[in-house]
Amino acid sequence: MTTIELQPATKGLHGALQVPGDKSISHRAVIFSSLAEGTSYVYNFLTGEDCLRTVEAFRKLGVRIDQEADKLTIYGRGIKHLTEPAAPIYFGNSGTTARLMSGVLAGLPLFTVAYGDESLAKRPMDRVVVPLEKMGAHIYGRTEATQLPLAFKGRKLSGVTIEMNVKSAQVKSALLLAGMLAEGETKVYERGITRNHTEMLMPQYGITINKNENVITVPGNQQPMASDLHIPGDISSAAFFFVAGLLTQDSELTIKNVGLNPTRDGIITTLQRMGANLAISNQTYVGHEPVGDVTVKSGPLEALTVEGDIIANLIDEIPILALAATQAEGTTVIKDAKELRVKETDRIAAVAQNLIALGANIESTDDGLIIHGPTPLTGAVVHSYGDHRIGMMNAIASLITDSNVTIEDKDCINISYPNFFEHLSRIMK
Ligand SMILES: O=C(O)C1=C[C@@H](OP(=O)(O)O)[C@@H](O)[C@H](O)C1
Ligand SMILES: C=C(OP(=O)(O)O)C(=O)O
Repeated sequence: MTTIELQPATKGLHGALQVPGDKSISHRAVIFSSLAEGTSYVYNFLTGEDCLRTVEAFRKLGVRIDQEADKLTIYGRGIKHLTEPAAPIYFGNSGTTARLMSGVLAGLPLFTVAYGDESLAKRPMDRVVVPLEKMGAHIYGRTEATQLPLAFKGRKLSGVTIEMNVKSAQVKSALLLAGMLAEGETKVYERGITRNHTEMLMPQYGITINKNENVITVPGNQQPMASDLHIPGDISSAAFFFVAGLLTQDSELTIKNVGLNPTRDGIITTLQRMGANLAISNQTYVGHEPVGDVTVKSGPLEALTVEGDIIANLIDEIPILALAATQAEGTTVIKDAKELRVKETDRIAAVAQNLIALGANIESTDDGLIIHGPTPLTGAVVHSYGDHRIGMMNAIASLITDSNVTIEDKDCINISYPNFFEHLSRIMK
């Protein structure tokens, strides 16, 4: 296990950073380009381990994908030319790969077996398997098909109407992908707003889709067409540096080219509600996605309650938001976030354990966290639990501790942010 010892910041953080490409959009770019007919170029692709799993999955299905730094060239030959892999496909740690690929594999006339690492093998897969079975999918697990490994006896599925019973962009996307490949029309009723990158990308790849409030309709038997795509910077990665700049005294940091999709920007509105000195400039579009530069300056924060619909909008940012709350005046309450219990690790428990080790006053609840602040943080040995977002939360905490923080299992950060430590040291100079 790889360990890193980090020193507290001795002065303010300064400069500008460009965080890597958005993880959710990178996965989807590979999926649509690989299913497409024609050659697609993908720019600013996130070369984190999770997205490379999706690339590997399609290579196993016979698609040629060339990678040069963060540019992908994907030689799509169309759905009919995908071939059956000889060996099982490894999804690593990536929930997005597992859920979205399930929608694809269930609907292709191929037999495939998929498995994941120790963490992914514990995450719920019934949330995609059950609705896919309603479409006629044949998916098999060890007992019931609730977790990986899973075997897909792919076949032509039938479009159906599905009311989602979980607020999840991964499940929604799996059903839209399956629907696009199926016979007839698929209608998906969403229970709440989740990230909409799949719906935004489908028309770009020539796929017909209709969205009316919370109902998405996709006609079946559609063949995507190649498209070139530029991917915005990942707001979920940028969030670590927003909080770094806000908490470290005398700092001013600009994170450039940050994706500002309104289904993803809850961390910005929440930090602003906490009184953060956070400003957006240079707003424009990268493809159809809104982007901008985000400048943060250190300053006091106030506690607040975060609950309800906004939770899905900042679900991956809750660990770093919890760290921010340790420095806010008053009691911050995070509720309705039970979903965090089934991420890469139980993130409610992992956040509480690590921040308590660092001296924070924080309690976990069934569906969230209660954080009393501000509390000075102290150096300690902390653990990522193999979870990239927990690892990065610990690293940002080390900026404001009174002595060094040792992070066990730092390598998991490569899952979503391979040059994280390089960026961290750059702004500390
Ligand atoms: O669709 C996506 O790309 C994602 C959706 C979210 O998961 P859920 O759909 O499980 O909420 C998020 O936590 C994950 O990091 C990426
Ligand atoms: C939950 C995450 O990803 P995934 O579900 O794809 O493993 C994440 O990136 O925080």
